[in-house]
Amino acid sequence: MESKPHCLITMGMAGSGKTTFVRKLYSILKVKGFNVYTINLDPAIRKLSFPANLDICDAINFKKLMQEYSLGPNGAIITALNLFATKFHEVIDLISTKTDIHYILIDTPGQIEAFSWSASGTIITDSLASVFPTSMLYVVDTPRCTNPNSFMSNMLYASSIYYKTKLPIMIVFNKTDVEAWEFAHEWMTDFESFMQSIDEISNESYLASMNRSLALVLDEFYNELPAVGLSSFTGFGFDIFVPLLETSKREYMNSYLPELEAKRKAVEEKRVSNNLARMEEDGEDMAPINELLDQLKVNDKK
Ligand SMILES: Nc1nc2c(ncn2[C@@H]2O[C@H](COP(=O)(O)OP(=O)(O)OP(=O)(O)O)[C@@H](O)[C@H]2O)c(=O)[nH]1
Repeated sequence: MESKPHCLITMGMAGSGKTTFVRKLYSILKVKGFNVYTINLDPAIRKLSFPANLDICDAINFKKLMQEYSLGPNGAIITALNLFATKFHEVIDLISTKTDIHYILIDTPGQIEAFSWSASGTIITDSLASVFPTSMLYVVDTPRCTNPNSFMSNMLYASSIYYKTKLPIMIVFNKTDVEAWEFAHEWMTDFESFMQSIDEISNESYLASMNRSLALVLDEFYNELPAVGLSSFTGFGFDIFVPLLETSKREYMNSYLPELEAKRKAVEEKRVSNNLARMEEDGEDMAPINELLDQLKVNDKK
């Protein structure tokens, strides 16, 4: 697993800069001599700004899908992802045949919930994470995040993606050429500072009070998530971000993979014991099978 390509799934709110970030990361990794495989999973993208090895738009005609099935844009994105997910095992097989890839970069739709909370998003993410070391990259529009309400919405999304997928996640504060990201890091790690900022903008509103409560509950979920500030325009911060990918891959190897293997083993054991129970019920002679199982156990110990 360690030698397999590191899969990076980019997510984030609409307009946070996911596609621009993928393009920049792609070119930086290429300059560093890595082989990168890129996948676009946004069926509604008008013009792809990075070279995609695999593009959902090649498989599904988004406009035709909307017209033929009278779907709105969000419905069509979900339907396109559902259709693509049914064939995703072929994508995995295809990438698995390539032995010289270091990174798989994936761009997802702007409508974040279309991927993060849909069955197809879960199927695609789980399929990738069961074969390749996989990390989530949550891209944040830093200038928009100066508002504590937007900041909290992003933390809510990032934490829920982290706890839903259980995959390592990194928060990428993008567009730092417009707004420095240190305030956001301080809010993430210093609860009091965030509370003070809410008080400064609005003390009374219902939203402010909801965000205070959310911070109280969520603070311990997001304060330790790794975060980095960068600009997908200028390339600032990528020198810090790229080495952190190794840490993220190690987290996958040390925490996600053992859990995945334990789950696989439990499923396998359950299947074997169900099959044995069925054979016993059918009155089959179990002696040769038990003998074979004992032999396998002896070989296992060797
Ligand atoms: N100043 C600045 N603008 C950026 C940066 N990254 C992206 N943008 C701009 O932000 C806007 C949105 O960028 P996209 O890359 O299309 O964002 P996205 O998240 O992929 O968008 P959707 O997929 O439509 O949600 C564009 O106008 C970009 O030029 C950055 O680092 N700095």
